[in-house]
Amino acid sequence: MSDTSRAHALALDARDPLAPLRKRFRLPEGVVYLDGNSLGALPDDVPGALDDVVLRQWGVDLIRSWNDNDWWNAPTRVGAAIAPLIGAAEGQVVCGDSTSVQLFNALVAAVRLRPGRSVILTDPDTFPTDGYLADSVARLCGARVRRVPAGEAAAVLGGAEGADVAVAAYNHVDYRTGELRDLAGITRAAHDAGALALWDVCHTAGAVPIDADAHDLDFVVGCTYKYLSGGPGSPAFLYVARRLHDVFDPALTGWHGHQEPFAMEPGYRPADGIARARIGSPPILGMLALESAIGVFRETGMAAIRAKSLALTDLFIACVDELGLEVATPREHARRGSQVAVRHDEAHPIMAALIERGVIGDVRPPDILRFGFNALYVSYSDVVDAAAALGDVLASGSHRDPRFAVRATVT
Ligand SMILES: Cc1ncc(COP(=O)(O)O)c(C=O)c1O
Ligand SMILES: Nc1c(O)cccc1C(=O)C[C@H](N)C(=O)O
Repeated sequence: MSDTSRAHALALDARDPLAPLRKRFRLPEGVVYLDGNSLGALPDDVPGALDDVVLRQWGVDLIRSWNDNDWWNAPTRVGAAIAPLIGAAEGQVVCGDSTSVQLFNALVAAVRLRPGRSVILTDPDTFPTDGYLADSVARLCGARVRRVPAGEAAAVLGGAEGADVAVAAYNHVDYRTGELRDLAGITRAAHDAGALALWDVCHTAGAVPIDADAHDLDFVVGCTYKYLSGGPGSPAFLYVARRLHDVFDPALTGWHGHQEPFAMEPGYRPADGIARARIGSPPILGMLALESAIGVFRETGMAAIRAKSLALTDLFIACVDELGLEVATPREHARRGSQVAVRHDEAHPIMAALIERGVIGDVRPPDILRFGFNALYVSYSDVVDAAAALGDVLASGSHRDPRFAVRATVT
């Protein structure tokens, strides 16, 4: 039996090695923020960094900033800062554009790398943008999408159909249930079948070690506005394994990925290495905000973050069990990301009532309450306070107030 008392949570906070990092984020007084799996909290370093980028670099240095403030190399420089967080050696990660754009670019490249194969293997429950893009890329490339749940992907890859799969494209974590997928097993099965593996790590980057090199992943795409706290719409990243650099033929051959961009040649000649995955002008404001946001990761490591994240989610699951609610997230550590999903028919009004009390999570259809735990700024006392608020809402029936019957938010 786990101790879910507030006294125990406070004792855990007192000996938490990551606790000092909480002050590196600006969290409003009285809020328990459990939606960092959708939009990370504001890092304390970001406003000052943005101020400098806007007022000095843009306002004073103007166009000279591309050289003098090294704006030009920001996509590869910020990519290099993200690399250790996903277990990638240098020179394989580029930052820029949205997750959707990076997914598109990588999917087309993967299909092009396996001529004669016509299947994009993906999950029926993949995050919607991934599924929509797989369908579009299939139409564009004369391929077809085969939707197979992650748990069955290795078997399909190992069977007769495997020989026709160009790429297996899966989410590392199910955005609804928080289930962590078998990244190593699916990747191995894809490679044994002669296919490539593309992982969407939006829900694990900065929360769960990914070990891209160790697992021989081919392509990895992730957003930076969740656990990396890069800010709303901050640019995504793309990892392309070094062994593919010379043959990587991206769909989006923008001029920033050219061998000599300022030669202004009429024809495209790809840059060497990961710079080939650059596209057009990068969103400098967002990228430099992200660069300052991820500075905090230099003060800890992914193993410590993962250990605390599992302890936080263990504690929350124990609290939810005591409330007699259904936990949709797997209990085994090896199958759990950094969120806990709770099933309830009244998920939406319950979350609305919680948010009114200062406990911020979100909901996903049809009946999932999601609570995300960023180990850098969520405390053990936050966990028990959130669970207590959930218990109070249910016991009092406050979520049945007609105000909460209306879907008030877009997220
Ligand atoms: C797994 C996953 N992929 C992609 C996205 C979003 O893509 P984009 O950043 O292009 O909106 C999200 C979240 O919005 C996500 O959870
Ligand atoms: N990317 C988002 C956005 O642009 C608006 C609102 C929410 C989001 C999210 O990140 C949603 C999130 N990926 C999810 O797992 O549902």
